[in-house]
Amino acid sequence: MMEALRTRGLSKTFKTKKKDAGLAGSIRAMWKPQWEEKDAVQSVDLLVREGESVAFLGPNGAGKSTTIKMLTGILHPTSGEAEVLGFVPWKERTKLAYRIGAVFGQKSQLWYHLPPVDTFELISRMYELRRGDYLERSRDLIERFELGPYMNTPVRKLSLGERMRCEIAASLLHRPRMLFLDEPTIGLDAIAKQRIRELIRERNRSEGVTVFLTSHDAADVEAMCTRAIVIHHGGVLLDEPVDKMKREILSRKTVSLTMASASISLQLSEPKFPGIEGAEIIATEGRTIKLSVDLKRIGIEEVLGRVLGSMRLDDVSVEDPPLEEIIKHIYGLHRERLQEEEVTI
Ligand SMILES: Nc1ncnc2c1ncn2[C@@H]1O[C@H](COP(=O)(O)OP(=O)(O)OP(=O)(O)O)[C@@H](O)[C@H]1O
Repeated sequence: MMEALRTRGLSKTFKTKKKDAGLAGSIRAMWKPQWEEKDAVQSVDLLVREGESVAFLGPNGAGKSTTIKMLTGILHPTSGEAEVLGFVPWKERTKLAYRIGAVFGQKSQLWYHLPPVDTFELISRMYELRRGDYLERSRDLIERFELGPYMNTPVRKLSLGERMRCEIAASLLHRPRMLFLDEPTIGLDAIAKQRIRELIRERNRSEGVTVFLTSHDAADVEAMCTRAIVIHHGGVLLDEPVDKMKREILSRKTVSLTMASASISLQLSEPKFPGIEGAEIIATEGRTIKLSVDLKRIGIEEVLGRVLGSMRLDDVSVEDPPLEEIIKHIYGLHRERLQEEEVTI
């Protein structure tokens, strides 16, 4: 398979002016600026082949967005190399733009006051699409993404889910070979998320579009990606098939227990609560305790049975762990290997 993306030692250090609080601080910073350096991305090596669908994961501040900005040519790296579809992104940004699509969940590329139909037209001019091609392509995308009812409504009046569908369709108008998606489902409700996931997966399968996405939602990764790359403090920590990662996810559940008020003191005075092998406390908030249960060691029924035997509860919920938890768990699992390789996390 052809290479879609390769980086070697890709790094970005941000230099920012340090400023103390208040007016005096601002004046001091202007008079005698002190610089602070922040290593956002540290020596990232990546190889993605055409047609792959890759999740690029890591906790807040791990450097995911900064990496995507370098790969799409928005930011210049401090050091290192990258090639995306044969182009050096920050040197050949325009050429690359004809071949990639980019969607940033937090930032719209649609004109806020215009209906999507006008933005689609503008995009077709920007990319110099042939009229016939453009009309056929936009008709196809409008149908697949079910955008018909919204095409003439100003974007500002659309729901977030409708807008995101328009965003992704707009990013596909010029038939990009690769799609960068930075948190494409952020803020959406469950149904809207599901639709976005199906649409992206379908583009990957039917058109072979290479997908590179970041998300904080484990279900996004499961639904859209076959491979997961986890970065931490910039460097690549883990790179493995999502199936393998899923086995980790499926072997753990998060159980939230909301206690009847009379039981609170019991919980707080017993740090090892509930003293069950295979269940550990990951958070407490008011009367609610969150447990991470390792299903390889203990069943949910047994945990609940033992909890109910010792206290009164108002509410219980059982969920898949949030992605941040899974990643933390992965860090734990890999700590030994990392120490052997003398990598600190
Ligand atoms: N323009 C900038 N100037 C200075 N520091 C920056 C800038 N952009 C990002 N950073 C810092 O670089 C680090 C990495 O940020 P980045 O946005 O790439 O992380 P992320 O993995 O995408 O996080 P999140 O999941 O929260 O979006 C953070 O500590 C951030 O504060």
